[in-house]
Amino acid sequence: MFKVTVCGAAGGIGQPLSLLLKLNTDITHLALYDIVNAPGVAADLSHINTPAKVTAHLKDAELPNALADADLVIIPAGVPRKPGMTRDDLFKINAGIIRGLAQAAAVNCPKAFMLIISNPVNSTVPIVAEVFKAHGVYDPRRIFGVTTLDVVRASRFVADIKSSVDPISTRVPIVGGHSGPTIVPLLSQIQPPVELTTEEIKALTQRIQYGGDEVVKAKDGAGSATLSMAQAGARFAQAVISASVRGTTGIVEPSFVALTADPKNGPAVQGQVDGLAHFAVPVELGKNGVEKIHPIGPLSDYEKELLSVAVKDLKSNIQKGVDFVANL
Ligand SMILES: NC(=O)c1ccc[n+]([C@@H]2O[C@H](COP(=O)([O-])OP(=O)(O)OC[C@H]3O[C@@H](n4cnc5c(N)ncnc54)[C@H](O)[C@@H]3O)[C@@H](O)[C@H]2O)c1
Ligand SMILES: O=C(O)C[C@H](O)C(=O)O
Repeated sequence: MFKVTVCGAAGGIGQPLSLLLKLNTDITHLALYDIVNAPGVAADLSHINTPAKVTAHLKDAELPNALADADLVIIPAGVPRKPGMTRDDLFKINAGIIRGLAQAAAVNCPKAFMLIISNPVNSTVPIVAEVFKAHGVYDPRRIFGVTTLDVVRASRFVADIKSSVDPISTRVPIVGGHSGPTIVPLLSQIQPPVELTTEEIKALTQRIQYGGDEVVKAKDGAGSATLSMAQAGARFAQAVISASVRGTTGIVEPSFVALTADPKNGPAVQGQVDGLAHFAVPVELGKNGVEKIHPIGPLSDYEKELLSVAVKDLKSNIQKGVDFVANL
C-alpha cells in the first residue's frame, strides 16, 4: 500500500504530474487535492486501467482527508512566474500556501515524504522544515526540494551542443539551490565525462541557470515550465518510492535538503558552504528518505566562484523562509 497526495493537482504541473503518477504501479492510492477542479481531474484519471485508486479532494475542508495516512506528498500548489518576475517574487503568495499545506501535513501525515515543487524552492523548503519542527515531527531525511528539472535540462542542453552525448544516461551534477545564480552546475564532473571549452562551459552554465526563464518567456504570460516539470517530479517521486517501497539501493538524485539529514556527510558539505542549513546536493535515497549526502567533489576555479555567489543568495532565501514561520 502506498498513498501519494498531490497538492495543487489541477494546475499546469499538477495535471500531467498526476497522470504520470497514475501510471506508476507502485502507487495504490492517488489523492488529488486542489482549491479548484480536483473532481474533474480525478474522474478523468480514474478511468486509466492502472492499480491506483484515485480520490478527489476539493478545498480546505477536504485537505485532512487528502493527506490522511499519505506516504508521500508532492506539492506543486501556488502561482507561477510571468515574464520579468524572479522566483523570489512568488514568495508573497506561495509562502502562505506552503505554510498552510505543511501545517495540515504535519498533523495528518507527519511521516510522509514531502516533495516541494512550489517556488521559491530555496525558501519554501525551509518553511516546511520549520512548520514540522514547530509540530515536533521534523525528520530532515523526509523533506525534499525538487530540483530534478535542473539536471534534466542540463543533460539535454549538453546534448544540444555535443551530438555524441546521450541525454538520457548523461548525468550533470548540480548543487546549490533552485534560482538563477544559486543553481551551480558542476560541468567538470559530468558523467560520463564531456570535453568542453571555457566558452562552452560559460554558455552552458548560463543556460542551465536561466533555463526556467526560456520557458517563461516562450509562454509569454501563460506561466512557466509544466510538462518538463511534471516529468522531473514524477522521476524524483519514483526514485523516492523505489528506494523506500522496493528497497532499491544506489539511487542518487539531486535535491534541496537539510544538511543535517545525513549527520555523517552533511557537515562536510556544510564546511564548504559556510554553514547553510539547506543545500541542493546529490542525495542517495533509502527506506527513510535521505540515506547519504554525496560530497560536492573537487571544483574548478570557475565553479568555486559560482558557489560563493550562490551561498550569499541562499543564505537570505533560507532565512526568509525561516523568519516567515517564526513571525507567525
Ligand atoms: N521546482 C521546480 O523546478 C519548478 C518548476 C516549475 C514550476 N515550479 C513552481 O510550481 C508552482 C506551480 O506551477 P504551475 O505552473 O503548476 O501553476 P498553476 O497556476 O498552473 O497551478 C497551481 C495550482 O495550485 C492550486 N492552488 C493554489 N493555492 C492552493 C492551495 N492553497 N492548496 C492547493 N492548491 C492550490 C491552483 O488552484 C492551481 O491549480 C509555481 O510556484 C512554480 O513556480 C517549480
Ligand atoms: O522558472 C520558473 O519559474 C519555474 C521553474 O522554477 C523552472 O525552473 O522552470
